[in-house]
Amino acid sequence: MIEAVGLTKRYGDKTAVYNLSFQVRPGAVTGFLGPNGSGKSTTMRMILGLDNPTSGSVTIGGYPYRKLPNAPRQVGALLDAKAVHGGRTARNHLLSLAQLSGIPARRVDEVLGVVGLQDVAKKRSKGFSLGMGQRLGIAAALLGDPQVLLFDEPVNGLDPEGILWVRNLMKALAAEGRTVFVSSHLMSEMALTADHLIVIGRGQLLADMSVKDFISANSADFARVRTPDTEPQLREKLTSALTEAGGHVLPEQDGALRVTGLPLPRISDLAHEADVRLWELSPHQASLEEAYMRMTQGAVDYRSTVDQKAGLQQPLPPGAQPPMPVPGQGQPGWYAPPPPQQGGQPFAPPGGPYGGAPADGYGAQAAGAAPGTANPYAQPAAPAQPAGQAPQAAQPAPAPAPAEKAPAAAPAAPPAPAAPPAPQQAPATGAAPAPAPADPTQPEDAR
Ligand SMILES: Nc1ncnc2c1ncn2[C@@H]1O[C@H](COP(=O)(O)OP(=O)(O)OP(=O)(O)O)[C@@H](O)[C@H]1O
Repeated sequence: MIEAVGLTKRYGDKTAVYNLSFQVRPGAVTGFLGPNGSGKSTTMRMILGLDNPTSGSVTIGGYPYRKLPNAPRQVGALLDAKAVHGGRTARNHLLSLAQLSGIPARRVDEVLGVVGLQDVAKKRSKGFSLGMGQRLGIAAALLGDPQVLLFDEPVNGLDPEGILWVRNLMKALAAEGRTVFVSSHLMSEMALTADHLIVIGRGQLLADMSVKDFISANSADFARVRTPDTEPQLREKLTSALTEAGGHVLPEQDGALRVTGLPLPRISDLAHEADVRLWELSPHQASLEEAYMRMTQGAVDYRSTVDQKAGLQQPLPPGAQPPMPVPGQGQPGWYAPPPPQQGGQPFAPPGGPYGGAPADGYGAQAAGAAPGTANPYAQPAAPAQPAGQAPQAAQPAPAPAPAEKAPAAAPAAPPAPAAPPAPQQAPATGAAPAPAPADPTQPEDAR
């Protein structure tokens, strides 16, 4: 079990993690969610003894990582897939890690088979695609056959087949009774992978609950209502009637209306009373991704000036204060569910125009495992990369070994943001947010 108590990390006047307390239990996949810069990697580095907490503590099986007996056999981690000596072959990279930790060489071939890299085991990792690099990092994490595993964004750069493989791998590892702690930006992915969720925003705990509880606590019902496209005045008329009756109405991109706060029969009656014909009246539930976005929207450090989330938020009544996040419960659900974007995809998934996942063509396969070794995580072999096709863009090769095996070589942290904290509320127009007053989601000392 991993246990954090009052974990706080400050870099100068920047508070990266503030007073985090949580437990990550064995036998389950625990998703660690938060927007960019929310403190996930910092927390993982503290768990692995790569950073010292400013205050508070974190232990694995009751010990701080650095005091853990035979740590590489007990804890495996993927923090930064690029932390590989690019001049080394995949096999030699793993072999050097194995030798440092007294792990037999045959285990290297086992894990190469588990992650599906056996065919490129003798290739230098600097020619690896992002997805291949992720697989190599996962292989390194599995080397010591550890009971506790930490993965920082393990699906980064993986194609859909690779994502499915990682999902099944995490579940299989947890089913064996291991502690599996996985960070991600993607609620949708975590909903499919994790049993339990820890959500942070600006270094603070927003939620610590089972996926099931998260769904029931955060999924909001809404109705989609559509009036005849040919008569826009009916849409206006219905909007007024629904608003007067206490409903909250948001336009959807296809011309329909998203209504919250009124049951479907009432919407139907109001439309009838207003003499408005309906082409659609259907019940819906906001997706988990939407719930997560609502929970963390006040804690986003980096926001596009054309923000998809702008317009998702109801304006506060005059004089009202934005709600404080309640540790363990998340931010009160005071926002209306956001309207989906075109094509029914509320928020761009990876592989979309801004997050394309390269098809790396490397599937894990049991065939590569050493004789006599069962390979519970392997997936059927994926089609090989076409002959003659150059590997994906080479990775830079900064560090000589994965950070989890060499605490002295902590992966470089992203630079501290220069911008002021994002405001709690984005303007409905989608314009760039104006500088905000003191942010209540920030720790007192970080405002
Ligand atoms: N070494 C450091 N020096 C100064 N600031 C740091 C350092 N490491 C992290 N930070 C800052 O601490 C905050 C948390 O960063 P961290 O990398 O832990 O977030 P994250 O949730 O992992 O983000 P991402 O999802 O983008 O990787 C950020 O504002 C970051 O800029």
